[in-house]
Amino acid sequence: MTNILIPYYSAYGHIYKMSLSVAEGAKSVEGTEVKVAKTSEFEVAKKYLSTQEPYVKAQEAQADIPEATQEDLTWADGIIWGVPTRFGLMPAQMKQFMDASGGLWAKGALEGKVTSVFVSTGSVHGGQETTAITTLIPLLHYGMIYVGLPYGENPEQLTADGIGGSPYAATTVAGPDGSKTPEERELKMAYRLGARVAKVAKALKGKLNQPEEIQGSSV
Ligand SMILES: Cc1cc2nc3c(=O)[nH]c(=O)nc-3n(C[C@H](O)[C@H](O)[C@H](O)COP(=O)(O)O)c2cc1C
Repeated sequence: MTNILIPYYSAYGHIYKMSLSVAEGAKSVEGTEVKVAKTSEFEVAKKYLSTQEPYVKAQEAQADIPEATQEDLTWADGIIWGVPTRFGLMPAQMKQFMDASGGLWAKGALEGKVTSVFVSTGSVHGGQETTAITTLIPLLHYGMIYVGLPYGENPEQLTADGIGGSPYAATTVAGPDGSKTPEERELKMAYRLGARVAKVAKALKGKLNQPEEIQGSSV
């Protein structure tokens, strides 16, 4: 089996919806097992966001999704991170999850695993590319192998419409008030990203130089 992990954070549900298409795409590759898992929420965020109806509804919809663990990172052969933009970067909830993986990083436990990112922004120019590219930096520190979203497979990108889609990551535009939901073209690209990462992870599994003692070890 090839194991694909999709860890994500989603305050208002856009990245959650994208994660389901990424998961479907990964599952379309034979012999793939997929786990979708959310990062834990900050108490301070709960305190201030739980007065907002869209946040409360989106969290209810994700109630059954398990929280991502460090053991999940070890389990995975491929990891596709779901990151809504916060000031042009990944949210602190995701960064905290990554920062907790120092022990795995020090052992090289993520080296050689395949990876990619999917992104949501409020506006078209609010950080679609910067969020993907800055998220790439810790992924390179991990030693992961980044898979992009090529134009050839994703002709939907070649548009001047205000939708997501870039060679760096599958993306969606939520709208400045968050009222847009991921549309068909964005979901198609998310699906193809999931399939592409799963195919590369399957092709590379067992072929890279990952120390045996790391495989399957806990944090
Ligand atoms: C604190 C904060 C900062 C944000 N910063 C940006 C930003 O820099 N650019 C942008 O386009 N949208 C920004 N947004 C909008 C979010 O990216 C948008 O709500 C998110 O993509 C929706 O995804 P979700 O429903 O999965 O949470 C910000 C939202 C919040 C709450």
